[in-house]
Amino acid sequence: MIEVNNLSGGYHGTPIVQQVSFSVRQGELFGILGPNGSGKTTLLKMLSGILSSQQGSVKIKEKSLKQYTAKELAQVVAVLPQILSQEFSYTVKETVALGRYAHQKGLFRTWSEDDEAIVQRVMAQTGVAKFQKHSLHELSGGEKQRVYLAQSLAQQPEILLLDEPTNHLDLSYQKDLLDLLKKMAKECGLTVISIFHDLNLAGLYCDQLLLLEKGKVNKLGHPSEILKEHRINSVYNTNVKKQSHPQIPKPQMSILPEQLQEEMAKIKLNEAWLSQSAEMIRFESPIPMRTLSAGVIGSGWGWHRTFVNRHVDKDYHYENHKEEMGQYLLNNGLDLNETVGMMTAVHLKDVAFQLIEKEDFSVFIVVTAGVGNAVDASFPCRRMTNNNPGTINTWVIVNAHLADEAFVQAIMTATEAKTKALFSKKVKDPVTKTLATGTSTDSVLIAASQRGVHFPYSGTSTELGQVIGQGVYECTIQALEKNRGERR
Ligand SMILES: Nc1ncnc2c1ncn2[C@@H]1O[C@H](COP(=O)(O)OP(=O)(O)OP(=O)(O)O)[C@@H](O)[C@H]1O
Repeated sequence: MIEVNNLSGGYHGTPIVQQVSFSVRQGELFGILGPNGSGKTTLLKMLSGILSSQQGSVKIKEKSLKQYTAKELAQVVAVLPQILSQEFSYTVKETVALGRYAHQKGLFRTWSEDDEAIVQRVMAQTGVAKFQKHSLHELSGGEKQRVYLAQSLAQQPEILLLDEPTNHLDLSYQKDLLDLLKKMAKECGLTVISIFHDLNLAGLYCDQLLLLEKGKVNKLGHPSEILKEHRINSVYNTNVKKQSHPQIPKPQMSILPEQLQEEMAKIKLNEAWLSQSAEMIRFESPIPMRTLSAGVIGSGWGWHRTFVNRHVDKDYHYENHKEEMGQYLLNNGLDLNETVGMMTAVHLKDVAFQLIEKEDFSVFIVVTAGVGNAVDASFPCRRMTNNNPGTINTWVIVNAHLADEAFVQAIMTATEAKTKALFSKKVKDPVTKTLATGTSTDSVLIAASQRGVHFPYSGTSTELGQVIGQGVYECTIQALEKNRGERR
């Protein structure tokens, strides 16, 4: 649809954009990224013919841009500019109707039924139909942005060029606008080329990205190739972290405020942060910790300050136990956004915990263990509803900075150590009579302060893994012995 070859251009003979080449297929959403002053708008101006090139070529539908008359070009390409502060006092509908200009024929440019239908349709699509009689002055920045989008769409272009289209839009209209563009690209074959400052939106919606650096192409490709931590940090001269979107396989970048980095001074794990009653064991950290857990509340990845292991009666049964647990925590003055909550029928006096302090990191392990519902994971068989409640709840709280791999390996290491403890205590699956590997309701929490020394891994060959393995093993043995009355 568009082919750009070795394009250079700028102002007053000075090249701003230099030797840029790329091609965009029909129906593609193509994003242009780059820091302020990197030449994005200059490139867009050259694509729309507002600024002539100094070198290279732009071909639109296999015809050189230079061979198009202004009217021919307007029938193919529409431009949504950045909003200007001054507008004429047109009404919304009049402004949108200007988009039909390139398609009107004859000396008197009569307004046809088709023109009216198209204008009404695009006003409805962009959510501005309700303002159609209002003067443009009366609208907010975001509303004006949508009116100009409607004007561009009224032009019924094959190619739409946009300079930061989400600039004035609130979150919901950003999504609506990009959803609409994506839909038009997919269903009507509209080709969209847009400048983005928001890397995450660009990553979510674009098929291809062009990253400009000082007027030149730094990289052209799929969003996952462009949105790499090291690349963005080097081109934008900043410090962003990349993580995956929680629901779809798309990269997301987060900025890290300088002040917060300074505030993230080291902390010292303290046993006094653990409190205990017959009803709950509670660990309260003065800072939010990054967590990965299978808690009833706060499961998966998160940042949490309070960890609760709540004692429930062995007959505890609620249809919606998450809701009941949430209500219980709220009644105890806890914030559900900051809390990981687990349950156990084990008496909480039988808890075992251990603080292990090493030179540059520390680990606090807390275990409650009941094995009435012990299970041999290698032995599949039908199990009746559990009449012998148990559960081994294991918390591993690390004062260090863990990579994602280290979180996952900490779960593996803790699980292996727990299983070894069950073997040592010869705990058996009451159904299969074979050695048990865990119970049917075990839960685990890995928490890390994300301060101080960085651990990329925590498998059993690492110092951290060895501390976790030994600590979980010893605490599980101790908790089991207490639970069986073998120890006080
Ligand atoms: N009309 C102009 N005359 C002279 N120089 C200009 C003109 N417009 C832009 N420039 C210069 O060209 C360079 C690139 O500007 P451009 O607007 O293309 O950058 P951009 O990547 O779109 O930046 P931003 O993210 O800030 O919008 C800048 O150094 C700018 O000062």
